[in-house]
Amino acid sequence: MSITLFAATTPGGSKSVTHTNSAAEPFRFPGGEWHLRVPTAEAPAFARVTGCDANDLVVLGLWADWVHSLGHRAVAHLPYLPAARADRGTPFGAQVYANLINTCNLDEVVVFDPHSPVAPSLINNVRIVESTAVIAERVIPSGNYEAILAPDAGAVHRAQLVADRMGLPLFTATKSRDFDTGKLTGFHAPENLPRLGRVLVVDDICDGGGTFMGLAKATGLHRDQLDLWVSHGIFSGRAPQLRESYGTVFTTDSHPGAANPEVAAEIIELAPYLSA
Ligand SMILES: O=P(O)(O)OC[C@H]1O[C@H](OP(=O)(O)OP(=O)(O)O)[C@H](O)[C@@H]1O
Repeated sequence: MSITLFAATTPGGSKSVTHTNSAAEPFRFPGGEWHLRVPTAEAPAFARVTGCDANDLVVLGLWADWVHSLGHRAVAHLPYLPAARADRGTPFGAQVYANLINTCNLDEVVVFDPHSPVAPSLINNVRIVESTAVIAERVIPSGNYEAILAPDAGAVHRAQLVADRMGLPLFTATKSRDFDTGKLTGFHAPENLPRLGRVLVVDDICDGGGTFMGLAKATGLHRDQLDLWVSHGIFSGRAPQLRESYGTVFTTDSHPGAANPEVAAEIIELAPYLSA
């Protein structure tokens, strides 16, 4: 499970509120159903779900029900919006997951850099946090980059926001993927990429890493010249091979896969960026 429940406390009677782990405890009945053992005196703060385990969404619904019974707002951070990539086709995964999330009756759902506008548009009371500030504050300053590179058309919007904020040129590559099989075909790097200096590739998700290995090869750049930012590190399958093509891989703690030790990504904590 990857759900964490937080309580609001005011240590020593101070006016500033801090967040600590809630004493509420999810458990399963012998029949398999989830339930929540709730504390008698606690002010709930928010819930955080990382990754996409559907069990967490059931616990989230139980938590929200309890929170509402106390007269509080139920706020959930779901930085990795489940099925955001399933934004077309049948079955329509983004809609099915949105239905599950909406069933929790949340007052605010905070998501980080969703794959496209489709999935968040299906979620009630959603607030989107873009990746721009995190990249600008935590990645760019130490990298001495000459340019930002978007791996495909779908990544251009988020990469453009970063390039504009940092005053760096944006380059765009292209790739093709068969949506039904997931197979990647054909990478084309822009021809006028800087041959000296360093380039930061910016995208939303790294799954098996095929996009980024194909892209690195197409650019012809050495790993000392290429770093990678992905907002969500699933890092499945051959993703550890990214080390051969990228000097540093940056990601966030939005998905448990980010901690894959063979990828050894630099993981940036999202908590400070998700709170309103
Ligand atoms: O690590 P990988 O396995 O290569 O997957 C990562 C890529 O997949 C997603 O795009 P996708 O190809 O699904 O884009 P699309 O929605 O535009 O088809 C994502 O935006 C990355 O570009």
